[in-house]
Amino acid sequence: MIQHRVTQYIEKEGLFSSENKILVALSGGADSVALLCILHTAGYRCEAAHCNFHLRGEESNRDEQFVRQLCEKYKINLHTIDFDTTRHATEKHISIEMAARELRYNWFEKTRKDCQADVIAIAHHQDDSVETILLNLIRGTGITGLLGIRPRNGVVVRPLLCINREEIIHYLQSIQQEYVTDSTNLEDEYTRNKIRLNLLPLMQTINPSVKNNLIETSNYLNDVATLYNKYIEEAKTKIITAEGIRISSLLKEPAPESILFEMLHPLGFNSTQIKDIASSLHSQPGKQFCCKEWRIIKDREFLLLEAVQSVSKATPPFQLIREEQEYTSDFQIPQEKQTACFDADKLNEEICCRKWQTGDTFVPFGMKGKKKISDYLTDRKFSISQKERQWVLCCGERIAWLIGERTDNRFRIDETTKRVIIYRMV
Ligand SMILES: Nc1ncnc2c1ncn2[C@@H]1O[C@H](COP(=O)(O)OP(=O)(O)OP(=O)(O)O)[C@@H](O)[C@H]1O
Repeated sequence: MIQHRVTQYIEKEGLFSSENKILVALSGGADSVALLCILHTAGYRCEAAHCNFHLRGEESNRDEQFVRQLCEKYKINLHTIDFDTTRHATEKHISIEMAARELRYNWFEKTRKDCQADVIAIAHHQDDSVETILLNLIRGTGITGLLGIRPRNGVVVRPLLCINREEIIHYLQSIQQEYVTDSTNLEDEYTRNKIRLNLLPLMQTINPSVKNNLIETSNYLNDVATLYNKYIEEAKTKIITAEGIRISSLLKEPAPESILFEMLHPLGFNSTQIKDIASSLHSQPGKQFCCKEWRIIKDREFLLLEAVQSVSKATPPFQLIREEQEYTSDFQIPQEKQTACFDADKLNEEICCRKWQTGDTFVPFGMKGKKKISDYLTDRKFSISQKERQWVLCCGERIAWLIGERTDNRFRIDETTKRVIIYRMV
């Protein structure tokens, strides 16, 4: 029954045919075990790929052992790989989950090519899709986020999106097939679990068919999105110019904010920032503000979003003279703003001078805790152009001096200081 539904779904969505070779992403969990069993029993040519992320000690090796035995049982060729996921995450400054995902999908694609498979089959199912829709909705999303997980993304296919978790477990019980269970709770999984265990059951008390309804709605929205995306692409060609994103043609549109959302969300703007931008469409000419790596300028007839990439490359309009000396009891800390003194032992990483950037923070001398430079300058009533002219002295990744303004507490001179470094603007 389930097998029939899955094969029908594969045909309906045109995911692959009996001619194709399928590389099944096999974690050993119920979903991917069911996927492999269904495809294999239905007569599709399958190979399997398993990643050992070494994140759960012995449990990771247990999973690998399990998938080896499973593939031996069904005489399916298995590809395996070991990843140092934690190192990858640290090196790339990304979450463990992101690192695992990146490693996994890159290696699946390499393996697919090596074994000449046509597609990579992933075992996401209906519940995953429903949870993704709710997760996106909670975080704020555009129409694409409401489509849930789609059955095909290039060579990656998801044949189980027509069935749910309960049906998968029931199927495995009916064929007496075992699977392994993951005991971790990665950060993103934590939110997902909350949706799965708390939110969805609560929604079901209001309407028991909520999951189905969400899937139906997302399928319906998928058709709407196809038309809508065409419209967005057209709108984009009108507004993306050499100087930046120039939003003038949209001023007359009935719902510019939603269109802006579809265009700006993929560039990393969040809904509050997009709202700010949308409201600036009607602001006084001359209004300017910075948002992410963009400068937004309201002109008389249009709003221009200009990428500010060259900031860090520019040369400062001043010179910095550096001196170093012993810290003695008679050392007088200069009071003028053009000079800053630091504990030499604390200023111990590579020094560079650059313009401040959105997101930069520092710990202002005499204040408690970190402060965003942007907020600090705003509090100090700096105008947009004054803000633009502000430079910082960095020690490695940290900001040591908002030049001409304030030093950072972390580099201050104290009773333990042995040597002092003095920077002077000339
Ligand atoms: N260690 C693994 N080895 C092979 N395939 C895996 C592994 N982990 C996950 N997969 C594949 O990915 C599917 C989804 O897994 P899971 O739900 O854990 O990941 P996710 O983070 O929700 O998904 P994704 O990273 O694809 O967005 C599994 O059903 C399986 O097909």
